Amino acid sequence: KRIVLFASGSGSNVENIASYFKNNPKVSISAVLTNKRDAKVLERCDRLKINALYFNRTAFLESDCVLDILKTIKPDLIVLAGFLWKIPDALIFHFSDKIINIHPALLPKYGGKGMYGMKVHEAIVQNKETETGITIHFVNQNYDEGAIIYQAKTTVLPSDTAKSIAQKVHALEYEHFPKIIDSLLHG
Ligand SMILES: N[C@@H]1O[C@H](COP(=O)(O)O)[C@@H](O)[C@H]1O
Repeated sequence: KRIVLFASGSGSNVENIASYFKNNPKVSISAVLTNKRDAKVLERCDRLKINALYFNRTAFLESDCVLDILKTIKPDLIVLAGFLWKIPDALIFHFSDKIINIHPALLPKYGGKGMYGMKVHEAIVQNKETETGITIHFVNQNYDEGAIIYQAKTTVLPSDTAKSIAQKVHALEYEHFPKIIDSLLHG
């Protein structure tokens, strides 16, 4: 089974997923694709010897180059792990039900354009929410609106800050995301 990962930032989920499948000869990470030339995920891929590719907005939106790369790789699953750009319709149509995303909140709340990373956790604090969590969902044409595959929750205490919530949410991601990917790959 082949996985392709997309990431725009630090890539801690990419590294966590790579280490989960490291000793599994049946699952390989064919490539990590990023839209940020200086993304920390590239350093991780270098260290982990994972094939990584950078593409810019023109290549992503005005050419088929990313689609062609994916057509060549023929991934069984495309995993968005902290990827911030909207996926073009051509990719969604060509890889329907094979693209999943992780969102650091309990969708449908705190989702949508511009709702990512610390902004989500700051909103959770602002609204005095008592719980938050993660959502793993299929990707469709609308940000964070694809069918939900899995959710996990964590309690938010009055003493929690956006930073402490981010740590709790990352812990949920590292615990559950690889297992959900594994179950999707193996039906
Ligand atoms: N979509 C969100 O972006 C963050 C990426 O973190 P990292 O994997 O780059 O460390 C994660 O919290 C994920 O839920």
